[in-house]
Amino acid sequence: MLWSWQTTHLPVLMDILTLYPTPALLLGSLSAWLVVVLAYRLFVHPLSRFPGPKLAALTEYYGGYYDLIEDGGLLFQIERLHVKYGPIVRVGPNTLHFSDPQAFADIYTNGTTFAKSSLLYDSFFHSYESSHGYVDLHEARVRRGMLNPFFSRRAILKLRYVIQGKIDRLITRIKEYPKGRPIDLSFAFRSLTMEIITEYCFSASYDALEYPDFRHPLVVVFQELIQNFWLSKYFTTPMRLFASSPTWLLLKMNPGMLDYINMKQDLEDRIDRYIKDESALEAVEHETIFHHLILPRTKDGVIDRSLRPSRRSLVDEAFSLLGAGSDTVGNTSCIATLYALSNPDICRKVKEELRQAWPDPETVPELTVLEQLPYLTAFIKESLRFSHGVVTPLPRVVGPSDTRIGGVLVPAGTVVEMSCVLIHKNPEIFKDPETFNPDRWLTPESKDLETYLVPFSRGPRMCLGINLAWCELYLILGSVFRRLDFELYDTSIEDFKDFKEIFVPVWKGSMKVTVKQ
Ligand code: HEM
Repeated sequence: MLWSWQTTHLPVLMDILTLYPTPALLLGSLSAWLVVVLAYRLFVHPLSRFPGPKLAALTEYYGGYYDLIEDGGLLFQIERLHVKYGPIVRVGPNTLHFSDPQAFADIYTNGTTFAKSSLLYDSFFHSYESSHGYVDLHEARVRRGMLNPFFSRRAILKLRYVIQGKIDRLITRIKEYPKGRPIDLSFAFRSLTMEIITEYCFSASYDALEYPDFRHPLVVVFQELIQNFWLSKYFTTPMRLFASSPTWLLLKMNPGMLDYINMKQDLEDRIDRYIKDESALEAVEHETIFHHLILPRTKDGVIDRSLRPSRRSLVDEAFSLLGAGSDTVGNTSCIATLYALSNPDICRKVKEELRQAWPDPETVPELTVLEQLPYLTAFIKESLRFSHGVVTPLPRVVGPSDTRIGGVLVPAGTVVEMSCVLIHKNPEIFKDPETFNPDRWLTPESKDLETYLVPFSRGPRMCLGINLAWCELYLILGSVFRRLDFELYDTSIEDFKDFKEIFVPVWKGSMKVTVKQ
């Protein structure tokens, strides 16, 4: 067989090489290199002993197929692979995905020295130099050190009036709605959370709550931009170039980008103003991230301008916070409202507890009072379990030395990951995981369950805004359920059974309600 190939094809190949030496040589070397790389990945690579589909071992584009062609379907394929191959699956040439809860702790919890992997985080080119974008642990730690005081409980208690002000505006707008007219809460809550972040972090408002039907172009465009996430992961450079196209071209392709471009310009102008004239910060209505980043302090509280991030990094940070803080809280608020309205018993318990603790709904709610309410707290926890936070497995690079993960020694340099969905929907941890049941958080054993509630991830790269997120959820859900009476409109739980995995869950349905007569 080999002989016949040599006699028939080899002379032809030699002719080609003689006639077109350079392209043919190039092609030949490229093919040889490719064969060597693929053979290495399959038979010699340190992960070759781990189970998984051969195609995944050969190329990253195995995942690319499910992310791009199956439209955010990789996570569901990974779930199927775990059923077939067990708790550890090789899902990429250098990537292992785990399903054992112990592995989650090993990968993410405190003490880990694992960096974020650029395989995923290069996709966030709008916020490379930010708390979320830094892959390097040290850079991230320095940035978190600067921002931590601004997201501490003390800071949030000081600025909670800013959050409540936006919630009050949402409620007023909803009360003005003509009776019987449906309200799309998927947009209303996202407009609210975007306004909260821009006001809280930058003391800026882009009037997201003022638009008809809450479809502010900024909120709409952010929803559209999320859809490009996988293109950004697999075609990072072209997408980056595309994103830096001239404004007129961006606007020609999507006129909705206008508000996004204006918002970016506004944030850049603010940053330039503060850099040029620090005293401009004194005129800002309340403390913002810029107070902490333009005038950074050492551990002893002394201002040290040498620690100030670059202009680019300041802009990146603003976009990182906007991206991290808006959709997540909006999504959890939607899921909470959907399940409460679908289950009269849950809705009644939430409302009754609120009524007793907060008799006059026209007064300002006390965060500390809401935080003490057991049922509301359990309701929020269950909503976080159902909305997941970030569903895409968050990749980390093992190092500096080989490390035991889920009981198995994994070589340094390997990318390891585990989606929180595999914990939140694990029937061995959460009985009847598909049932929305706040009561599971009210039993004597529920303290142990807390370990497995991981929507904010864990460890040194866990959510920086966790205190703000909890505060928002208490105030939003408390206010909505105390002051408004909704019923579902043309929406059911079925519409929220499936999501596309696009870093965050993007549900197939939208969440509509009407205000009860
Ligand atoms: C329900 C609400 C929220 C959920 C479920 C959530 C979840 C998460 C998760 C899972 C991560 C880790 C992402 C990763 O490793 O790539 C994260 C990181 C982060 N979150 Fe949140 N988040 C929420 C709200 C917020 C809010 C309100 C803010 C404030 C602006 C915020 C700011 C951040 C930042 C800055 C990071 C990056 C931290 C780092 O990499 O060191 N998040 N969040």
